[in-house]
Amino acid sequence: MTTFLIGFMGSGKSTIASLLSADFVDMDTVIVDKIGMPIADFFAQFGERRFREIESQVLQELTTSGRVIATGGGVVVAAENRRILHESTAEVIYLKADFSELYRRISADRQNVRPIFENNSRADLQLIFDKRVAFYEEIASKIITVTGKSPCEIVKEIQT
Ligand SMILES: Nc1ncnc2c1ncn2[C@@H]1O[C@H](COP(=O)(O)OP(=O)(O)O)[C@@H](O)[C@H]1O
Ligand SMILES: O=C(O)C1=C[C@@H](OP(=O)(O)O)[C@@H](O)[C@H](O)C1
Ligand SMILES: [Mg+2]
Repeated sequence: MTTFLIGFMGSGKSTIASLLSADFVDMDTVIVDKIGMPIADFFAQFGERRFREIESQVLQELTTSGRVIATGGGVVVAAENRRILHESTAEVIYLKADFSELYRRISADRQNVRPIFENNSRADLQLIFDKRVAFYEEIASKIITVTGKSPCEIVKEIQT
């Protein structure tokens, strides 16, 4: 069975996917391999729209992979992606956290430059979050609250 982890930037999709399965796929890593440059550089050179097109192609290819997949936080922006995720037989797990915790985590995570974070004020980011939350909830087959929980606790909760 394919398992998709969805949720806003910083919710732990990449971290939790790597702990759930040695054979996990991080969509961002697949995209970086395809485009041959960091995501932030690609946004600057080609724009978000082109990134979203590639993201959709990668999503399509992975739906029946049978693997654990960490999506990018913006995968729900395209209606077509939401349809694919909603209609697939895959498990879609939403890692739910409150905005202030996510903001703290992504501000501190200097190893991963996220253009959506770098290019928006905190207030704009909050608006993006509010809009996306409705999408995550709409397509999730399971919701795990991750605020205040360790990665280990979250993995255990998913596995029970
Ligand atoms: N449960 C957690 N508690 C505290 N920090 C976490 C937790 N999960 C992930 N993090 C940290 O938050 C940051 C973002 O995690 P990441 O897995 O990259 O999230 P995402 O892929 O959803 O953007 C990283 O610095 C990571 O170590
Ligand atoms: O929220 C977004 O639009 C994005 C989230 C990132 O992934 P994470 O959610 O893993 O940080 C990455 O796909 C890209 O920077 C765009
Ligand atoms: Mg990630």
